[in-house]
Amino acid sequence: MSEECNHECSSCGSSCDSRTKPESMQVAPHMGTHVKHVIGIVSGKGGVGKSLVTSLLAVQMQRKGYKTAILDADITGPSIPKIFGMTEKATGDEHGIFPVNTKKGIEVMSINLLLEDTSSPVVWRGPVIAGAVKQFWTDIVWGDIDYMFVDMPPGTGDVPLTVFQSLPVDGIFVVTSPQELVSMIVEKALKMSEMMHIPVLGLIENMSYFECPDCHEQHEIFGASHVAETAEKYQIPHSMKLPIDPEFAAHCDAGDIESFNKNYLEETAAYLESVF
Ligand SMILES: Nc1ncnc2c1ncn2[C@@H]1O[C@H](COP(=O)(O)OP(=O)(O)OP(=O)(O)O)[C@@H](O)[C@H]1O
Repeated sequence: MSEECNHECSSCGSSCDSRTKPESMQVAPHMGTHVKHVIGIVSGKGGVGKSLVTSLLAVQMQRKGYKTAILDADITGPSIPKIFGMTEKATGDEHGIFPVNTKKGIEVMSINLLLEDTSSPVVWRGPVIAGAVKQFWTDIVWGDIDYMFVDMPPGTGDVPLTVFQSLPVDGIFVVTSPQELVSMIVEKALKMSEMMHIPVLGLIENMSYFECPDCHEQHEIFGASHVAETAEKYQIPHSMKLPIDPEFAAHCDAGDIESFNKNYLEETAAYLESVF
């Protein structure tokens, strides 16, 4: 940037630092909120296990002693309250709305903690949904949080864009399935984060293999894993493979993911701790 810069960009070079830096559209959180790190969990398409990974990461960091929260930004398909077995509704006072605690004390906000009838679909247009997610940041009294995990809706639509622009996202984890990794969908998600200047912290391949409970041989049910080569191609510093484990589904259905005691994401949690 030249010393004579008058911030009138039309008269200057396109490579100017000031001109190329995106203008911040971040919004301030509620005055009762102090979050140290915001981590997004994204996927190219639905049903690959994004909410499960969000929950496992939050549980793992909570076990390490950090104050952890989940902002469920998946307004039309909110699964976090169910995975944690939460039935209590959120309450508020004149200062704002309070998140609801899971059994082990992870703070959660989700549309399903606000709606009376959780079986009715949320039939809202994109900007209204994105506005609600923004309010989960501006109107919720989160308190002091070390790690906030944002469970994004799948794809690269309105909500991920709003979260990337409005919240101080430190980085994202991309959740994929072995089939999805060979497609261009995941590349779209990776390129979106690049465009938004948000670092991809890790790539998590879910349903990567099934380990036979008898002989312990690992079978790649959905095809060969491509997670390591994709991570290398995009210079993503961390990658991880999660197996198909029927206990996941059982714990999610029973709403007690916090008592699931296989620490598959221990390495990912240690990596996250080392980055921030
Ligand atoms: N590795 C796995 N092994 C067994 N079951 C799994 C595994 N991963 C996810 N599931 C099950 O698949 C279902 C979908 O998972 P989840 O809700 O996390 O997906 P999602 O990507 O968040 O979906 P959506 O995009 O619809 O929100 C859940 O019932 C979950 O228990």
